[in-house]
Amino acid sequence: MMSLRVGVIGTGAIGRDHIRRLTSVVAGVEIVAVADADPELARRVAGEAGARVLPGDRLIGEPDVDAVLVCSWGATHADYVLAAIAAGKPVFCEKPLATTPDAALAIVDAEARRGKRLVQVGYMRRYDDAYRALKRELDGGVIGAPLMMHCAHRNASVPAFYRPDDMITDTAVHEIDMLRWLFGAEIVAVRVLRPRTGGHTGDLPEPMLLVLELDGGVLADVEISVNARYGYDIRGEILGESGTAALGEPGVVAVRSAGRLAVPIAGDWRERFGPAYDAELRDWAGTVRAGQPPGGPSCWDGYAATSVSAAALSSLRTGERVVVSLGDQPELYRRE
Ligand SMILES: NC(=O)c1ccc[n+]([C@@H]2O[C@H](COP(=O)([O-])OP(=O)(O)OC[C@H]3O[C@@H](n4cnc5c(N)ncnc54)[C@H](O)[C@@H]3O)[C@@H](O)[C@H]2O)c1
Ligand SMILES: O[C@H]1[C@H](O)[C@@H](O)[C@H](O)[C@@H](O)[C@H]1O
Repeated sequence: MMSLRVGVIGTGAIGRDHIRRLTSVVAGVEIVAVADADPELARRVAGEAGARVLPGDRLIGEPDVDAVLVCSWGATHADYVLAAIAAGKPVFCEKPLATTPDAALAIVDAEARRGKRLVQVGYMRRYDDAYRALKRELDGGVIGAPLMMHCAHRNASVPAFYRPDDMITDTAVHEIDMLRWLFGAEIVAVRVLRPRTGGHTGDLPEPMLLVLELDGGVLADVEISVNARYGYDIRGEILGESGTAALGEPGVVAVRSAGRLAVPIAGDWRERFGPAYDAELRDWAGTVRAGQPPGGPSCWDGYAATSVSAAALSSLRTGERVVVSLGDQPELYRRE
């Protein structure tokens, strides 16, 4: 079978990591073109990948680009994804799908009008072994019907350009997607709370606590801290009617020695979720090469996550509980 020829838009941290993954981990993919707002960076990455540099909008229309990866900044995703749908090309879009519900809904409408799923969104936790094991435990029923989930999402640090809203649109958005997937239910309301300010975190409103209400009555709380310093720490524990199930860490060994229990902590998202990114892109490339619809998060999932983010942003400003309403789900996305 011929290799899948991919064009990559955005050659920053995750763009370069995905290019490495698509060329050295996933079989049958070739990077033929790259684009970045920073031309010097694009040239360097293109040189390393043996690809050519093009402006992002042109790259999508090139006849030898079979599929597109969008890894630029969040606010720029929607236009590229719409252009890919208009060109009839499969597109993997890093999270978030869009930064406003209207922009995300325009993508849902465009794809639904085309009548064919072309978009997969990069919510990679659905491919993580530890989250999958947690979901199996929950679905297996041993802990009984779920009541609550406690989550924490702690980054060791974030880049200098990171803004207060990013704590929701760029960080908490992972838990928002994960909760919908884990419990198979929409999030219907959200409230954002903040403790006293510790004075240790600069301009960012951290830590932050999101309280999310799921359709069916499960409650989830999510702590977001983005300068935890000690490491990249992702936690989750479900309380059910007859027990609890806690998220583990894939590949982690606990060492007991000299009177101490030592467990390594990941440094960043690359380390914690490396195998999950590998699995999501292997799955995506496999479905695209086979001419099948993508099996991962759809643009309806991307729209739902962006809508909950928008409600959380509004709650961050007012302190009020904000209701989320998604409207009707097009036939194309209905769960079986
Ligand atoms: N799934 C994950 O866990 C994960 C991890 C990291 C990043 N991300 C997502 O990937 C995206 C990129 O994040 P990053 O950490 O690589 O950021 P980054 O700043 O390292 O890279 C982004 C790149 O996009 C380029 N860019 C900006 N606007 C552009 C445009 N209009 N056209 C082309 N290029 C443009 C920038 O010049 C930069 O090189 C974000 O949406 C982020 O949320 C997801
Ligand atoms: O873009 C990154 C990435 O999505 C990570 O998975 C998340 O932990 C960070 O908070 C976010 O800034």
